[in-house]
Amino acid sequence: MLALEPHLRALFEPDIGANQAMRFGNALPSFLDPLLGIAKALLPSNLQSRTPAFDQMIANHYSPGEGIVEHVDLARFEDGVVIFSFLSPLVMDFRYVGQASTSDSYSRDAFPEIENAKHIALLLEAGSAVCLSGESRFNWAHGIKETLSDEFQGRIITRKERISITLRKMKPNQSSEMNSIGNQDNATRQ
Ligand SMILES: O=C(O)CCC(=O)C(=O)O
Ligand SMILES: [Fe+2]
Repeated sequence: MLALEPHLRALFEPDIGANQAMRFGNALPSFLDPLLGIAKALLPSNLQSRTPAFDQMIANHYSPGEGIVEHVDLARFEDGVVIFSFLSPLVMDFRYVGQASTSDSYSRDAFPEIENAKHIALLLEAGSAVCLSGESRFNWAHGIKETLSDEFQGRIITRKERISITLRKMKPNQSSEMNSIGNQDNATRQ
């Protein structure tokens, strides 16, 4: 982590709201190489042989109190999404949405039944990686509440700064997003 941290920090300018960075294809920075190896090993066996294993990175910076709206990752991404967490822990919420996610939707409004759905809270520790595949990729939404502290199994966990790196693979013929923004982009998370 010590070796990674400066590379991770260089992706963002949180003071001016630049809390998200994307890299595509052959622009994946070389500091990701160790993470790519770990991520590949986490893929289920039916996805192990794909090459490259991942061709898109999205990095997110969270200051205390920030989150990400519950969503299912866009259909343009293949199965097998790996999320690495750094700096500090927080809770990620998973909510069952069944088949509701087949559209290319990214918002809570797309899942009107979401409030009553099965819910699982997962503590994402700093230095951990989680692989979403199959049901967890397609039939469960994931998100992070906007709160200054999480309650997890009876413990209160105060939010600190967190950085995540998510690795995904684009479906074939889905390079239009990449073409429209080039092979890298820095932005404010929606
Ligand atoms: O930051 C995270 O842990 C999750 C990010 C995420 O779900 C996404 O960018 O689609
Ligand atoms: Fe996501």
